[in-house]
Amino acid sequence: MINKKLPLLDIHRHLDGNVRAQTILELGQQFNITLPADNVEALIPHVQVIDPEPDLMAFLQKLDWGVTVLGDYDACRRIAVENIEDAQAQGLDYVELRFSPYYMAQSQGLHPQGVVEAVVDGIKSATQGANIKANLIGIMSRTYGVKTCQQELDALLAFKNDLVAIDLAGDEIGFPGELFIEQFKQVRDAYLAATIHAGEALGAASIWQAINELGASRIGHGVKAIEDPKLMDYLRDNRIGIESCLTSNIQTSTVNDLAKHPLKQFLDHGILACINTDDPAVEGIEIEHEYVVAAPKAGLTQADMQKAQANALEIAFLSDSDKAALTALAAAR
Ligand SMILES: O=c1[nH]cnc2c1ncn2[C@@H]1O[C@H](CO)[C@@H](O)[C@H]1O
Ligand SMILES: [Zn+2]
Repeated sequence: MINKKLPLLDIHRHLDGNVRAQTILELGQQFNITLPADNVEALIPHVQVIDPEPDLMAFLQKLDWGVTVLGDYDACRRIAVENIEDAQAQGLDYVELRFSPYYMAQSQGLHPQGVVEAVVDGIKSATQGANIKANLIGIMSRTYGVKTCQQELDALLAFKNDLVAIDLAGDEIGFPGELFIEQFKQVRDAYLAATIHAGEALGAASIWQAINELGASRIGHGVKAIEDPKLMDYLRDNRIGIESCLTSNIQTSTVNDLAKHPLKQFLDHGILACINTDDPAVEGIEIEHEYVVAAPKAGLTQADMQKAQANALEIAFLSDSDKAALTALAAAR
């Protein structure tokens, strides 16, 4: 269960993996883009994972319709605003929303920098005066290769003051972290943090690489850390957080049974691991489901969940005073 007296955070949540089916329909109509269905019910199997997919890449295809319908910058702004509305409706106090401007731009020939501008603007206006706080993480979609990622990074760094970190997502096997050392030097030079999808499709070596060569201070998924006791100690001792995403790991077939998910062992080991959604609309879940249904199936006790909830705040890309403010706000309700 969620402890309402603690701030509720989701710090691994893809904005472009969380486009409402209804919005996909409406944008498809608006831009005359032929969709595989003309009503929400029939569209769902095309934009949502129903049964586990055979692997990560099959899972990621389900995100495609959500960005195919982004026909102009207003559409990008709209999905940013709706992401805040949805997070707020879930009772989230703070979210770190991540997005890949090239992925959002490519289908309809938009410019990645215009996409970043639209997303930043949408998030700013939607959070103004709202009882939710949000920060943005820029993604380089590794699946498009190094050259495109450099262009994507350039677009993101043009708005570096509106971002808290840069991530690397997509095809971990086909485009391993070794290829992106130069890009993460630029991330460090821009004083941005790095959180990297690692140890999801590849093994523990990919996590070591993300930390040692890319400067990751947090790891997305990190499932395979469990295979390396030295890495488990290193993550704990250096307070490198793990952003776990339980249902996502089942749907990508990274883990075949929640009872075997390593999150419980991460927590028992003292690693700063937390519970997140990943791509809520594509997975057909929300943060509450992860706490109420998925976490107990993964063997977490109420105390474990509370620890995970506190860990999210601990590793969030926020100042100490922002963290204290969130804590005070939750304690008072
Ligand atoms: O679970 C995941 N693992 C790896 N990459 C992901 C995952 N979910 C989404 N993306 C990737 O993130 C970008 C959009 O934000 C896209 O590159 C998408 O493929
Ligand atoms: Zn992710």
